[in-house]
Amino acid sequence: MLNDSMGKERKKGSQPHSSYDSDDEKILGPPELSNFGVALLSEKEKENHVESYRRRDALDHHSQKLNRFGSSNFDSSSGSFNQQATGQTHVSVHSGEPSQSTMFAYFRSNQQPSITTMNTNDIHIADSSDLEKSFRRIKSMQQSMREELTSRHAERRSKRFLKSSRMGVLGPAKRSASNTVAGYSDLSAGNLEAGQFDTSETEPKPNNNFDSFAQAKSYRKGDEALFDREKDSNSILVDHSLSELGTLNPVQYLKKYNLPSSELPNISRIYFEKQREENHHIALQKHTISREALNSRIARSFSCTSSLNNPDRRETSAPVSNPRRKLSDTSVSSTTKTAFLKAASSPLVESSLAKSTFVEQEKSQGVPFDFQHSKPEYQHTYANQNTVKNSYKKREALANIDVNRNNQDPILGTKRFKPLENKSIPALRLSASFPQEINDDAGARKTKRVEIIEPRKSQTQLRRNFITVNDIEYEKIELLGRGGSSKVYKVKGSGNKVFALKRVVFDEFDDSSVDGFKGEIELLKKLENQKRVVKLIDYEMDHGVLFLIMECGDHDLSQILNQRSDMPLDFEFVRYYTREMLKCVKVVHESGIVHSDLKPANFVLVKGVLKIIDFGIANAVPDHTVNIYRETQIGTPNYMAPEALVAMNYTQSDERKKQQNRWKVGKPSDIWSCGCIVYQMVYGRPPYGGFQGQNRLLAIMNPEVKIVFSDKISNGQLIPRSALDLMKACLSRNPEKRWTVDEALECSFLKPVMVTPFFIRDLIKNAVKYGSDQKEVSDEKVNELADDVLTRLEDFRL
Ligand SMILES: Nc1ncnc2c1ncn2[C@@H]1O[C@H](COP(=O)(O)OP(=O)(O)OP(=O)(O)O)[C@@H](O)[C@H]1O
Repeated sequence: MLNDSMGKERKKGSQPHSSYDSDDEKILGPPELSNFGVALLSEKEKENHVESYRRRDALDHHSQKLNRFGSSNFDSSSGSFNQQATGQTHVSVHSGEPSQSTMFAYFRSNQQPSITTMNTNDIHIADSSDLEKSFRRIKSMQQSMREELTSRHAERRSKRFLKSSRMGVLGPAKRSASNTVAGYSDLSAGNLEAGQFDTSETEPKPNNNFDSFAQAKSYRKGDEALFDREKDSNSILVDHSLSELGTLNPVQYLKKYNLPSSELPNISRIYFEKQREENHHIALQKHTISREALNSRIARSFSCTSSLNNPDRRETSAPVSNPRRKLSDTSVSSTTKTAFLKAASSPLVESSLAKSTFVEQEKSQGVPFDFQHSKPEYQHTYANQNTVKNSYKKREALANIDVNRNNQDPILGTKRFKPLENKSIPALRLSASFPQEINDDAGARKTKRVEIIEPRKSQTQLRRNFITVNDIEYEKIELLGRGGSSKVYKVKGSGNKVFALKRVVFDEFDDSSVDGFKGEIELLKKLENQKRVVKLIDYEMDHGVLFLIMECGDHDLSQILNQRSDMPLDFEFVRYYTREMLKCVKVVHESGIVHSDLKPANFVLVKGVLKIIDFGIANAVPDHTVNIYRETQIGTPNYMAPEALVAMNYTQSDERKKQQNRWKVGKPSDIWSCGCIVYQMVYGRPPYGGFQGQNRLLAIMNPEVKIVFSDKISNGQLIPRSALDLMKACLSRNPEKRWTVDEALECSFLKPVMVTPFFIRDLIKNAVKYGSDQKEVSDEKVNELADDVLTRLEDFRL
């Protein structure tokens, strides 16, 4: 009954010891002495219970069976038994069976009740001198055991790195080293309190010891014979190989073999040594198995390495909530164990093993000092934190594993790892060939290679990139620009020389267009030796498409102006490009050609030299004429001169009616266009750029709409008078009053005079001296002197 009640009590307790018992607790805990055995180790008990043992001895003689209950009241403080249940005293009696006593005792120190069940048949009481001796030896043994337990428990905790999931089920460790020692001390003091042997506290297996009694019946014959022999000879030799001592505690052993109690210390010492060895062995086994379990997880993780790189999935890979496999010796099948051992010896997981060992060590070092003494819930929290921390470290170890190692792993070798990059395996090749199996250098296994196959270009696609002009092939590089009816490409010709290829598509049956492009070609050919005109290399007309191969420029002036649009105005820049532009126009005009469509986009920089392109609407001007008349109005309105926009009406005869809509263009028209470009460089937009659409054309044609020449720009920067003069002279409405290209090039803005302070001082001194000698200086004389000075300035080359 009592056993049953205790069993129920245990079931009610929070610590299920049987099936869910922690391996840690079972394997690494203190030796499994019965409560009574523990009590025997008590120093205090030695003092307090000598007499009681004697009495119990007497009682034990009457005990015949294990499960018979005896009733006796035992006063632990006085060492006496009361046969009556007093209730008020320190002892209470439960049942009347003499063979087994349940003692309710009170610690003298704290008066907490403790309950234990003992079988009085287990006790053999020797005489007092023997007991005195025994207890002294036990005392010394107890001291050494405390020290040993302390160190062992510290070691045990340091190695318990995989306990987190188990803790979720079992809660924190039940016995810390200090508690264990203290528990033994308390128990050994004979303070067998009610509740102290509750299964949730201290020693977990009082009943197991009773089970041991049952098991003791199966002791080996040889051991029995040995002890019989020794008993007979009254010379008890303790055999260190006592096999039953593991299942029987020392007292049980004494009882079973009717040994004198004086042998209790010897047997206890052997018992503890045996326990220690066993525990050590089991702990080693457990550690190995834990590592193997980790290795198996590593092996599994290879199949889902992608999850390692996903921080969100990191935690899911640790099966914290899953019931853990019991890592006892029997829980791992021999097959699995062999597999684990093989995996552990695999070079593939070597590095991770080393890392995991390091993690263990690190963790043990990282456990705060108070961990072992802290409250269970804190231990639990700490363990969980460490689990997370360790899971990261393990993944780090996994991440560092070289999955491309060429070793054929006995366990993992069957898994296919996609090779990323391997010294022994050539890197991925870009190839147009079909995928094929390639033997790696080691020749150990064939690996399917992933090959990137470039899509084959069709002949048409390939041909599109090449243009043949007069049997010379040019490869397109990039599009440079577009015109009204053309596209201009940067192309690569023979010898990798770069050219500009202008491709013009026109209506074959539009004679005027054909004639127009023929005219452009002729003009370009005429100007082919001019440095300021883009050079025509070759040309071909083929099926209504005209190809012009020209020297290639880098940027046109339009792109350059756009690039500088948000930069401060720099008159040196304006001066330089105005001069460059006029030099191009000078070449064209000197060749008797009117361009008619000058605009920034028609000037390109070829290796730093500005050149003029596109003579599409240019016309050769007979030497004796100033203007030519066009029948079509082509040009860019922003830069077109007013006279080019005003139609000349001939109404004199029908013959001349055909010539009604004709526009007068000449060299001054190109100067107007140049004036517009300079105006744009200074003010940011052409003179009539503020007008939109048709209004712009009307404004240009309307003499009442005057061009505004502000002497400063929007940011207040003053515009040099010489620049203003140039612009005004080029943008005169009257073509006859406009400067020629030569006059423009000779203007003060484009030919500034540079002087030094020294020169000015000298000039003034000379002028005063000259004036003091002369009674009167005429204007002619002043001009003559000025010209002389300017001439000398050029000689000075300031
Ligand atoms: N030889 C060249 N080097 C560099 N770029 C060029 C060359 N020829 C033309 N370009 C670029 O191509 C663009 C268009 O040139 P193109 O002279 O054909 O224009 P367009 O005068 O508008 O054409 P179209 O007169 O046929 O209407 C130019 O603005 C220029 O940027």
